[in-house]
Amino acid sequence: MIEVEGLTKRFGQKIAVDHLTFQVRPGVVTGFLGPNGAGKSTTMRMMLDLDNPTSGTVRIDGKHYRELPEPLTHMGALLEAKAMHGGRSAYNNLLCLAQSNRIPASRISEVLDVVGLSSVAKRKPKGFSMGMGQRLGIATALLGDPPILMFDEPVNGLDPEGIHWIRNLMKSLAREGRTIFVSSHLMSEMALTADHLIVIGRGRLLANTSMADFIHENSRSFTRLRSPDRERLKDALSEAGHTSVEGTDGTLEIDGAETAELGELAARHGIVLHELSAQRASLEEAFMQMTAETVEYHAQAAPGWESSPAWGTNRPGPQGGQDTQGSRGDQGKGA
Ligand SMILES: Nc1ncnc2c1ncn2[C@@H]1O[C@H](COP(=O)(O)OP(=O)(O)OP(=O)(O)O)[C@@H](O)[C@H]1O
Repeated sequence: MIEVEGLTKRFGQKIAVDHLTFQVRPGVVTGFLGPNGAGKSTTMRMMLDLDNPTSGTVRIDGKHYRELPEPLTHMGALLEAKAMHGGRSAYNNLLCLAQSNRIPASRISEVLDVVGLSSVAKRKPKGFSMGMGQRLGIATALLGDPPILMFDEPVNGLDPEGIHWIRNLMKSLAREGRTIFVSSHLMSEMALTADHLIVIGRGRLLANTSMADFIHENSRSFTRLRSPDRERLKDALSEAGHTSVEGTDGTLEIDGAETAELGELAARHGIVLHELSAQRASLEEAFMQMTAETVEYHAQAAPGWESSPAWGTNRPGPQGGQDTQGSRGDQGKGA
């Protein structure tokens, strides 16, 4: 378990991390989200004792990182900035770390196998592609077979197969009872991977909740109905006490009703439906809704472009209805 208590970091006048308190528990993947500059990397660096907190503490299974005798066997980490020796082979990079952490050398070929780099073990990382470098970083994190793993933007530079692989790796590591803490800006990926979320904005804690509750509490879900007999459908809905809102393309949107109930209502009135679909908002929409006020760096919309409907309106955008964040039920947790 990782326990963060009152964690604060100032850089001069700038408060990068502001009295953060939360725990990262074993057995689940915990996602760490926040807009650019929210303080995620600084928090992760403090967890690894790479930055000193201005105040507050981080405990790794009850200890400060620097008190851990062989740290790689307690907590493995992939940080954005890689600390590999470019002139040494991948194998030798891992060997140095293994030796300083009393990890048997036999573990090196195991982790190179896991990340798919066995065939390039003798090559130097300076010639590696971004994805290969990322895989080597993941091998480093796994080297000590640690119960706690932290990944900062792990899918950076990975191709779709690599993204799928790291997603499943993190889930299976969590299923083994390990503590998995992962940051990513890719909301669709996070939605498929994380069970729990810690969300920060301007260094402060905004949410510490399950993925399902986060989406539910920060977005709108509704049912979309499309019918060639729209006016009659509207009347039937209104008679039954449902308020319909005009959607795009002549659809009707109804909040707060079960999809099945609305389908049965239409059937009772003999009204043909061309669409009856539950519209669930995506994690991305929920995230943008929650963090809108804490975003520091806004891009200007290009002329002629409309900003995303999620900004400020709290309703799913064109893709939201298709559950682009990946309905966790549909995609299958064990995928
Ligand atoms: N060494 C430093 N000196 C001064 N300011 C810093 C330093 N490191 C981070 N900051 C500032 O602290 C704030 C938090 O930065 P941090 O990199 O932790 O955010 P982040 O959430 O990881 O951002 P991103 O999503 O863009 O990676 C930012 O305003 C950043 O400019």
